[in-house]
Amino acid sequence: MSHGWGYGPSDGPDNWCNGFPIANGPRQSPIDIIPGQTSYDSALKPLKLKYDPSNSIDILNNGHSFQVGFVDDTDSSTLTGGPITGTYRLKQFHFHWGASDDRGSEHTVNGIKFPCELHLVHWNTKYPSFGEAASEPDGLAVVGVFLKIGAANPRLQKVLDALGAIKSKGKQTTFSNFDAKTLLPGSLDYWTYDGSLTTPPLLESVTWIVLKEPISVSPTQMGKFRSLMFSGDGEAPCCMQDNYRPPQPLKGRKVRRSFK
Ligand SMILES: COc1ccc(C[C@H]2SC(=S)NC2=O)c(OC)c1
Ligand SMILES: [Zn+2]
Repeated sequence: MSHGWGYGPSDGPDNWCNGFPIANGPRQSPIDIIPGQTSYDSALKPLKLKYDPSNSIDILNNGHSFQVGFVDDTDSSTLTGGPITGTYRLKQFHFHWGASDDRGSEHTVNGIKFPCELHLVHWNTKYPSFGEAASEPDGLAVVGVFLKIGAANPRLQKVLDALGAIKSKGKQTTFSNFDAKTLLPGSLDYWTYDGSLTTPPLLESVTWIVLKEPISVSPTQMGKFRSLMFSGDGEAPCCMQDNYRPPQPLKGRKVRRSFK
């Protein structure tokens, strides 16, 4: 059985460097965002997110998180503007969360952890496919959205209601007509920096765009995330929680912001 990676004491983030030496590379993610040390860049454009709900296809428990997949064979669900040039297509979104509400996000702000973080993954259409883009320094753009404990989020609930069908690793079901824009906060103000995938293969191919404004999630809704399993049917049951990589060294990188 090949030694996979996970989030446990023996296969977790501190051990990923054994199989993936880039784990100690110069542009690893996530990072701790210190707003007082970011630079306002007036040249940064507003984010333009155009998502077609008819592009959503399925929802999958991949054993590390769950992801909602999108058809990406046309420019109907795209990210343009912001810090990027050209057109990036939405491929999937997924989340990271904690075993309790005091942790779970990958990025932190002034060292503060949020209970959950949403990642909307896009790939640069200057490359022929997501797979090829994923290994290019400008291949991917991920929009990160923090979730903060508050009122129940009815738009998020539509996603959570589908989790019952994908409880264990490898389970997948259809998930059509979902508008990913409904998961975005009112403001698209953002921080941006050059980083990486936050799980193996940890490729340094991500332009990170982390939104300043969180969306809300209730404690009960957080419980729904934690009802998923890392494990597959017939394996020792293991609750899917604390599936986050902690902040990595900035190594001289600059974090820019789109707002004054
Ligand atoms: C090309 O191979 C991969 C592998 C894993 C992920 C998901 C990781 S990367 C991230 S950001 N958050 C996550 O959990 C990918 O997403 C783009 C791409
Ligand atoms: Zn992620």
